[in-house]
Amino acid sequence: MIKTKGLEGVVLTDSNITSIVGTQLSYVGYAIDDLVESATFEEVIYLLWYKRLPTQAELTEFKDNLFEAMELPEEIYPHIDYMDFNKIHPMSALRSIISLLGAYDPEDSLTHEEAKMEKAVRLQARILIVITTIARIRQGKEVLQPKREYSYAENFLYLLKGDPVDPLEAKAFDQALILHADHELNASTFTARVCVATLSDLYSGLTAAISALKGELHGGANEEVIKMLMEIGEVDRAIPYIKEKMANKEKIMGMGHRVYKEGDPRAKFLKEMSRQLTKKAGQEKWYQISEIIEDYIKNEKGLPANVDFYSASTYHSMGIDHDLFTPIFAMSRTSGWVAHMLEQYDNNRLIRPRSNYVGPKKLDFIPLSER
Ligand SMILES: CC(=O)SCCNC(=O)CCNC(=O)[C@H](O)C(C)(C)COP(=O)(O)OP(=O)(O)OC[C@H]1O[C@@H](n2cnc3c(N)ncnc32)[C@H](O)[C@@H]1OP(=O)(O)O
Ligand SMILES: O=C([O-])CC(=O)C(=O)O
Repeated sequence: MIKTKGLEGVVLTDSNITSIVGTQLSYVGYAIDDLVESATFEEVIYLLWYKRLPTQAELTEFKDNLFEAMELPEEIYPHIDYMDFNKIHPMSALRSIISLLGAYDPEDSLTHEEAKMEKAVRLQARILIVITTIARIRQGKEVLQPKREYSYAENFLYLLKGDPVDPLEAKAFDQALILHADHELNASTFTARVCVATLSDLYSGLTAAISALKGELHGGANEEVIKMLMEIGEVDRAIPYIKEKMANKEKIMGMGHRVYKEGDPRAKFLKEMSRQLTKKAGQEKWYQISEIIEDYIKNEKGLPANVDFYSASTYHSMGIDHDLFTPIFAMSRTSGWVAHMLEQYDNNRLIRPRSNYVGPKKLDFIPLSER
């Protein structure tokens, strides 16, 4: 038996979705740099699902379908009313509501291609509504209705914060969604694929994926990064703080990566966004503290900043609540999770590795009364 801790270096499957070669990341053959510069998140979702870029007419129809699906079924509201969003972390609420939404969406989609794609659109549209609804309800604010003329990114910012939607923020947010859209067989995507490889449904796969993303070694790291920045507070405290963490053998969140040892190609874009948006908000210190940490950890440990590092100060400078950072990651990654689940269905085999038993053997059974 081949054994590798954390499945490091193990190749599970062929895939037509995302390629990582060194520090080169591409979706369906298109370099991430080009997509960030020139595409929109909606085009990227289409690319990941249909394996080609849409024509203008296809994109218009796709955006329309997404917009039409930006609502929750009536049955979900009693559940939402029951939840106290001031006490539940939004990532837990999101996981539970996505699971509930699955209970109210017909289970016929596995065999019908069109029904499967409609369900995929509903997932991508509804997750945006779920996150913004949670955010508005707990702020005691009116839940707003999405606007047809807005992009996915604009609708998210609008439903979260109301009008006007700032164009620089909307552009940066759209780019952040593109950067987080897919990443090959990361832990949550692997989880989604394991789930649907049993022929379970898309909502179950998404619920499983959200559960895996939530952990701080994965998507949950972005919230931990902003907590760290807030704890540091001032530029001159950054180095002593990090030195103490390292002396205590604590990990520095947002640094390091299982695959990228030379640098995460997404980080440079998020770094630039952070620089621009923190400046615009008059909050440059969060960028400055981040840069000091990045340089220090790179020099001391040789570890690069990952995608979660600069997204933290970027979202903070947009005035987004810190505990929404990981749900936003989930919203973007839904596009990739769905692509992977569809690919898994198309060429499925149950995923079932082995474990190497190392516990005690051949014990004599002791009856309960004698223990
Ligand atoms: C979207 C994403 O999921 S990106 C990743 C988000 N997660 C984080 O930012 C959490 C912080 N980073 C980490 O925990 C890790 O770098 C991971 C989980 C991302 C990758 O982990 P792995 O590939 O399993 O590396 P592993 O945890 O084995 O670390 C290897 C060595 O580097 C050290 N190391 C790795 N990351 C860090 C870090 N962030 N801070 C300090 N030390 C680190 C480990 O302590 C270990 O050192 P050792 O060999 O002396 O024991
Ligand atoms: O690929 C990984 O292991 C984690 C990651 O960066 C992501 O999911 O975006």
